[in-house]
Amino acid sequence: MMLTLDKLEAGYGQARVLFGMSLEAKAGEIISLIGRNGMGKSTTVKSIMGMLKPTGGTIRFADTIVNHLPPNAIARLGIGLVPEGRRVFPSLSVEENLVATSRPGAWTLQRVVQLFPRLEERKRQLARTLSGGEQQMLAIGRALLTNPKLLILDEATEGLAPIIRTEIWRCLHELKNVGQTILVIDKNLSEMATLVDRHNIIDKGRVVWTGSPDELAKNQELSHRYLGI
Ligand SMILES: Nc1ncnc2c1ncn2[C@@H]1O[C@H](COP(=O)(O)OP(=O)(O)OP(=O)(O)O)[C@@H](O)[C@H]1O
Repeated sequence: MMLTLDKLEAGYGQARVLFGMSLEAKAGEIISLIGRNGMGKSTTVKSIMGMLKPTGGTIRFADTIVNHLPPNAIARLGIGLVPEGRRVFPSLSVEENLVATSRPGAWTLQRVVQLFPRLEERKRQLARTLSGGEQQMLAIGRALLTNPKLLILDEATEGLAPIIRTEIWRCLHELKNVGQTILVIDKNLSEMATLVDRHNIIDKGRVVWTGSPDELAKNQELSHRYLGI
């Protein structure tokens, strides 16, 4: 297993958010984390990345328990995050953003700009002058250039123009074809239907259902109860 969360407990001060959150991702698999607002998706991501220390349970990445490692050590083990709200370095150029955290591997600057030709055209531009969608592509490109074993996308298509969203979904399909392991958090079930191998529904801080997009599509009661659709 590449990533295993086992009965994870986490929260903010007195406010507990995760209550026995368990989740698994095999190498090469694309899994989702879906659920209503405030159920603990971003809190799960923050815990995996070491930005929030769990109060119970374990997070295992490959053979290492990472619960108590700092964020930079977790990133170095091979987890790349595209955070909510596309945080790029505003006063660095596109190219500087891409190489700032890069590590050697299959993903090179050349391959990333092939994936997102817009970034090639804007290589010397400061990141703060990019549109929101372009900044999102930059955030994905930067995460890929760390050559992560596991890529995590937290609401990567949220608030973007339709044409940019389409481009990002196309990119994720290309990543699927090359066997990238991905944990994707998104609200767009129809786009995810052809992308993810397994959905995980989170409710009140724990996974209450896991299954394929087909199984989810057949189970309206489940969507109604946990996703409000
Ligand atoms: N820094 C924080 N301090 C205190 N409470 C927080 C903090 N961040 C999140 N929370 C609370 O934790 C709960 C879970 O939030 P989380 O961001 O994990 O939800 P989510 O499932 O990602 O939802 P969304 O889709 O709205 O981002 C919410 O009740 C939220 O208000």
